[in-house]
Amino acid sequence: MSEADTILTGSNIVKTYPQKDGEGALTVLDDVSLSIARGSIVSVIGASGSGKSTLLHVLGGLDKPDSGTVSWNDHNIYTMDDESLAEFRNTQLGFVFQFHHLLPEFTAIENIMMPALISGTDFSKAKTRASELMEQFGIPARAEHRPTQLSGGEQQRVAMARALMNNPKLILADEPTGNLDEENTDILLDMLFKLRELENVSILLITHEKDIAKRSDVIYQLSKGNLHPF
Ligand SMILES: Nc1ncnc2c1ncn2[C@@H]1O[C@H](COP(=O)(O)OP(=O)(O)OP(=O)(O)O)[C@@H](O)[C@H]1O
Repeated sequence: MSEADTILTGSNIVKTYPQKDGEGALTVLDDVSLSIARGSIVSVIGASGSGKSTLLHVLGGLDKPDSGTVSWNDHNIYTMDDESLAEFRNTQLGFVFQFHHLLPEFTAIENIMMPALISGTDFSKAKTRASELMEQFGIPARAEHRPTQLSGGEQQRVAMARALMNNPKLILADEPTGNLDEENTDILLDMLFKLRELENVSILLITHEKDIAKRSDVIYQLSKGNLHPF
């Protein structure tokens, strides 16, 4: 794969955590390398505790690796200062987690608009984009509801719309349906997988369910600190 076809590359990533009992460090990622092709949907599967979330955090600029690099368009993101890295995450990436992390004191549409307002987008422009996303996700009637007034499925759709607010190039989704029933899981996954066409994004999906991963272009398995094609 040439650099031009690659949106994000993790190379030789090592990540350890100190252990409480002082018995040395726990090596969670042990020389992991992974490239995400532009426009592709990549899944990472693995058992609980295998390091999937850790990998997503490292690739998404949320947690610096002990060694190795994460390159975005050929630029190591961890050479940026904290402010530039935060701006990079807010404008180029969209995160969806298992729990929605919506702000309870704001309405659904305000939550969706938040990333745009943080990056200085004009209010009315942000509102128009947020309304379009709510339409796209089938929840236009929920705009003025607060998160507690929404169902679990609706909350995740709002979280997904928020992730798309700034037209990110890459969505990083960590067990986005882990907290949903079967019906809402299907609805959310259908929406997620359609985003490649609708929003022109690449997707990195973390899941422990092989059936979900099978819908992606490439599947990797994380096991004992190593990543292998599945
Ligand atoms: N901040 C931390 N400090 C110490 N250990 C951590 C920390 N974060 C994660 N770990 C440990 O690292 C390992 C990998 O955790 P991680 O959450 O990445 O796994 P996972 O594959 O996403 O698990 P799950 O599927 O259960 O969410 C686990 O053993 C976990 O206890």
